Amino acid sequence: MKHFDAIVIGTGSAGSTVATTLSEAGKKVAIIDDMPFGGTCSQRGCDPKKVLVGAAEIIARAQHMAGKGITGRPEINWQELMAFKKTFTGQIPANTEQKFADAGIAMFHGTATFLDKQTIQIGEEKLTADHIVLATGAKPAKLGIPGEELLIDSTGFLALESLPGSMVMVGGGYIAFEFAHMAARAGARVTILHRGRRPLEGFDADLVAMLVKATEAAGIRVILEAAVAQVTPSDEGFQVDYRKGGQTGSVQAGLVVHAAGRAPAVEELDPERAGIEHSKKGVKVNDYLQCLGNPAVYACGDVAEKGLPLTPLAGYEGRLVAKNILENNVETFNNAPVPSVVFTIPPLASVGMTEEKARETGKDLTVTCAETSDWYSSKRINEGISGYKTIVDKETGLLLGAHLFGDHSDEVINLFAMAMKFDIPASQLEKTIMAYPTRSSDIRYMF
Ligand SMILES: Cc1cc2nc3c(=O)[nH]c(=O)nc-3n(C[C@H](O)[C@H](O)[C@H](O)COP(=O)(O)OP(=O)(O)OC[C@H]3O[C@@H](n4cnc5c(N)ncnc54)[C@H](O)[C@@H]3O)c2cc1C
Ligand SMILES: NC(=O)c1ccc[n+]([C@@H]2O[C@H](COP(=O)([O-])OP(=O)(O)OC[C@H]3O[C@@H](n4cnc5c(N)ncnc54)[C@H](O)[C@@H]3O)[C@@H](O)[C@H]2O)c1
Repeated sequence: MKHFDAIVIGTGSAGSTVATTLSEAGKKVAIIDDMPFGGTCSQRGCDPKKVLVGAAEIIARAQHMAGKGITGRPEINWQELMAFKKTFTGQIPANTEQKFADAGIAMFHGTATFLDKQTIQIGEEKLTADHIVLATGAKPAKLGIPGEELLIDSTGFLALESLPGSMVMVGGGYIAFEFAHMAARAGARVTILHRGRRPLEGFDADLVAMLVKATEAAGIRVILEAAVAQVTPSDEGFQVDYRKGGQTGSVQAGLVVHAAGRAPAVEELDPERAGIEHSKKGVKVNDYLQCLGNPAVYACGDVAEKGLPLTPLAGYEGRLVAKNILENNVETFNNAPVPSVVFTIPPLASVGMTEEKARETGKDLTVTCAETSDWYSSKRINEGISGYKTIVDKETGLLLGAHLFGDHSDEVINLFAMAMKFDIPASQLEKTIMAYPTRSSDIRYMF
């Protein structure tokens, strides 16, 4: 039995951060993963996805500018694009392992399970540690519908050798909208089936309505209040049956994609053996990110119940866990607003509260919301639909939320995030001289 100061389970943004920080501080560290080292974001999530989005943006831009100085129709060559994508993802496992080797971190490949509060088993090997860190991320949630095995998940989609002519996205969240936008620009007929009344429930309703309009304008069908009930093989590939308001409907498609949510990767760990409490939302932790039921164990990233399941949060939580292990619980989780982007074309970006949530606070608000397709920034590229909403606390003048839809929203939102983090009042943001003509220079008209 080998003993370590810390065992980290998971090599993604959260786990890598903890392991390297502890190792740099002189701790004896082991790290475990049952997939190629490097985690979701860099290999199967954000980064490869945005390479594909980059190509789709060119198609959309050319379509918008057709007859306005752009002739000809660029097309996506899927095989070439996937080969380009692999130039980013292919080296990740080797580079990650090299980084761990250089840091003197012991590496183990396989599925980790708890044997007791401080013992982990991977295959035949048993490891013990003073601290164990759960950074196991999330996996596609079980749908519990007949034909579930016929769907591909986001990992499968990002590895497709060729793109079928038609596809259905089951679910209406980040993955559904991002993949639908890129597949449509690559020439596929796409249908989004979402069971809720509105998609992307965490985003502001008015801005989501703009995104849905732009999505439909890109030729994507969005069917709401449609709960997918079963998937069966058919002549065209698959038949997807759904229930909508007491009625049933069906869509034929060459591919069906699971875009119906991800669940924290907890079960395989056998957490009960270590006394670790968890819920559907993940491993329960206190403000130091220490597991409830077992203080020797910490959790960070998508697997932990705290914080949004996003990469910047995984890195932040990893840094926090490392610090709390090294310095014996000195810093608590900061629930400050985190910007989030749906990488559609154009992107939808948000930081802070939605108008709905802000109204619940009972504060006196100034809410400014408009479509901006007639603003120069949108007209210049013939962007059909764009808009914004800002929510300011009347008493303090501070921003409670900002929501943007349009070209470059994914970058401009970070200025709002900075203003919120450093309590810069809206009036100051408005007065800041920004380079012109840029989307950021539009901020002054958003209050
Ligand atoms: C398609 C897609 C696109 C995304 N796009 C974005 C984006 O644009 N921006 C953004 O901020 N976020 C995005 N995300 C979310 C982001 O990828 C995650 O929030 C982030 O990767 C979580 O990091 P993590 O370290 O918690 O877990 P992960 O990176 O998932 O790492 C966990 C690792 O633990 C391993 N593991 C699990 N259980 C065990 C076990 N029992 N034993 C051993 N190993 C185990 C897993 O195999 C995995 O390799 C996206 C996610 C997906 C799926
Ligand atoms: N740009 C980004 O930051 C980004 C991109 C992709 C993924 N992610 C992360 O990955 C997570 C998972 O993404 P996601 O898009 O799969 O999930 P999601 O939770 O954003 O959305 C899934 C939606 O599918 C619906 N749904 C579930 N079952 C259904 C059914 N049978 N029929 C119809 N609809 C159904 C749910 O009501 C839910 O609203 C996100 O929460 C996010 O944290 C982030």
